[in-house]
Amino acid sequence: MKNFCKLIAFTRCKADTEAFRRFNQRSISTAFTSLRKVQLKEELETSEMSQPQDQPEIVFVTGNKDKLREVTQILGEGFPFKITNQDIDLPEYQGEPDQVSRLKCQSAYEMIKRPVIVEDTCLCFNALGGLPGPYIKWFLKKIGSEGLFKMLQGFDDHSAVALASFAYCDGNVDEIKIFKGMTTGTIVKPRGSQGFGWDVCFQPDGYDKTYAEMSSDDKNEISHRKRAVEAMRKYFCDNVNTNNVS
Ligand SMILES: O=c1nc[nH]c2c1ncn2[C@H]1C[C@H](O)[C@@H](COP(=O)(O)OP(=O)(O)OP(=O)(O)O)O1
Ligand SMILES: [Mg+2]
Repeated sequence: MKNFCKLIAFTRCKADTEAFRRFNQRSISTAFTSLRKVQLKEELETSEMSQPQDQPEIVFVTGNKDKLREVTQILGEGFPFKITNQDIDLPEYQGEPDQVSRLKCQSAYEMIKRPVIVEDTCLCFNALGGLPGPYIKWFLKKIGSEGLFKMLQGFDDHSAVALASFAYCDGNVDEIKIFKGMTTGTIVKPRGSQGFGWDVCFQPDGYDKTYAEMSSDDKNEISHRKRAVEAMRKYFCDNVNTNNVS
């Protein structure tokens, strides 16, 4: 049986080689074009996050693949809209978390002109009156998770709040809806290898593991993002007539 399979594979390979030899330059380029079309179709299908096709669509605008992965995992099947993704690096605004999410959503809507959601994540240190908060991205980029831990060494209070704020715009930029989720915790010396961003130095209250020492399922059970997504799910399930969107 094994030899028979080998023979079939060899014959197919040989046949392919013969067929390939017969290609002239034009057939090769046609073959590449078809291949690219198939690839583009596959990319589109993956970006549609394999949800049913007949649902109205909301575009999640984020340039962060890890956020997208977590939101997809948390949403699972029970959401009345098809969520697609546009990978756009939106401006990083200044201000209070709600204001930052609102501005980000407005700018996403202006680019896409279709119903959109965005999410902004803050990591707020209580000893620093809530900073870095929405500026955590730059702190992380410049000093890393070890630096975040060291920043609090001069303080007794190492407590922090992880905050996710989703903002949804259905077309009316004066009526952007915000959905928030928070998880309280402590900033610790980096530990763990799962997750992303500052997961290594955030240990949620009631756990002896950092986010980065948890499986993604465990993080998704208790995370700031999970709580915000659940608030958003509740709003869409309770209030929105799916015929009005898209
Ligand atoms: O669950 C998380 N666990 C650890 N780190 C996290 C998490 N969620 C966001 N992060 C990081 C990514 C970025 O360094 C900063 C938030 O900045 P933020 O502007 O919201 O995200 P981003 O610019 O990466 O993506 P986006 O295109 O959606 O704005 O915290
Ligand atoms: Mg950002």
